[in-house]
Amino acid sequence: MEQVNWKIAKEYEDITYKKCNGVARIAFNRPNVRNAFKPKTTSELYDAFYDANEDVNIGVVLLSAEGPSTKDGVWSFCSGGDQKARGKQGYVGEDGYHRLNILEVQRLIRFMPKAVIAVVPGWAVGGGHSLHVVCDLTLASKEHAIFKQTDADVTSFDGGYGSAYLAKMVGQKKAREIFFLGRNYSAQEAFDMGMVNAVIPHAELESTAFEWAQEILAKSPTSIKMLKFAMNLTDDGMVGQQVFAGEATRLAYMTEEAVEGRNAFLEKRKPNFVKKWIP
Ligand SMILES: CC(C)(COP(=O)(O)OP(=O)(O)OC[C@H]1O[C@@H](n2cnc3c(N)ncnc32)[C@H](O)[C@@H]1OP(=O)(O)O)[C@@H](O)C(=O)NCCC(=O)NCCSC(=O)CCC(=O)c1ccccc1C(=O)O
Repeated sequence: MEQVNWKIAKEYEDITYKKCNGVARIAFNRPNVRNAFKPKTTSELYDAFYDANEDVNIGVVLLSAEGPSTKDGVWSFCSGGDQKARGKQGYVGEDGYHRLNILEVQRLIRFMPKAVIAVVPGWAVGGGHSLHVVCDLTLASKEHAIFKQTDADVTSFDGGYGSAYLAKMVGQKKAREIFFLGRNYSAQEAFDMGMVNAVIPHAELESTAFEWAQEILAKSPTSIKMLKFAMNLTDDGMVGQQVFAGEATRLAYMTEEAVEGRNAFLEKRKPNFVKKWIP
């Protein structure tokens, strides 16, 4: 098993952010409130994900959590929006504004051209459950992971990836059960219904996630990116098409044809394309 020599990438208050060997690890760090997120937490998450996205040396991001709780020893991934920070129009930040900015984090995870793996050591609840759903892969602790959707207990509803995309994953009947009944599901049950990729002994969860990341890193970055965007496309409508097509445009820019097009414009002449209409 490879020794993981994490280096702190940036210091935050509500999360930790480390990097090692092509992998970024972003982890919730509010274990005593089951890693509930406040607007500050989501701003920090966004900042870290943005950095990981921009860093050309990073190919895989692990979204994990610190723990366990120092109060009762319970592990958690994330219990969603911090209900103590909840105001009338959203979650109240330190600046007094009411925000719902976890959705911006969801979009960054969804549209970034790198694989994002949810590493679930304990409770994945409410908006925390939605976060694991939007990640590309989910690895869960055999002993401690519990999946639960409490949105309908607290008058919230993630009507995007958290529910509709979940239904594509586990089927309509099961997704409705998860949301309408809000029951607890073990890692094994979540695996059996198709929303978890692997159930891992707790002590090996982080090292296994790192190993999965290394396997992905051995693949072609362009293939991983285009496959992620292709699989997103059908569920993401015109935005999915835009994201996929943007990367197709980048690949086209790399052709001789594109170089000739640009040069002809700059040299104020007609382009001399090599006319190969490859079937
Ligand atoms: C997670 C539990 C099931 C764990 O239960 P248990 O192990 O018995 O622990 P507790 O004793 O309940 O909790 C320990 C401790 O943590 C505090 N805590 C836990 N969760 C939260 C939380 N979400 N907010 C605030 N505090 C929390 C709890 O109060 C205890 O504190 P003590 O001081 O020690 O008493 C259980 O804890 C539980 O059910 N938690 C609540 C889960 C929940 O309802 N989450 C919110 C769901 S709604 C949501 O996440 C919406 C946010 C969102 O994503 C969204 C959706 C749509 C549009 C926009 C947005 C957006 O951007 O926000």
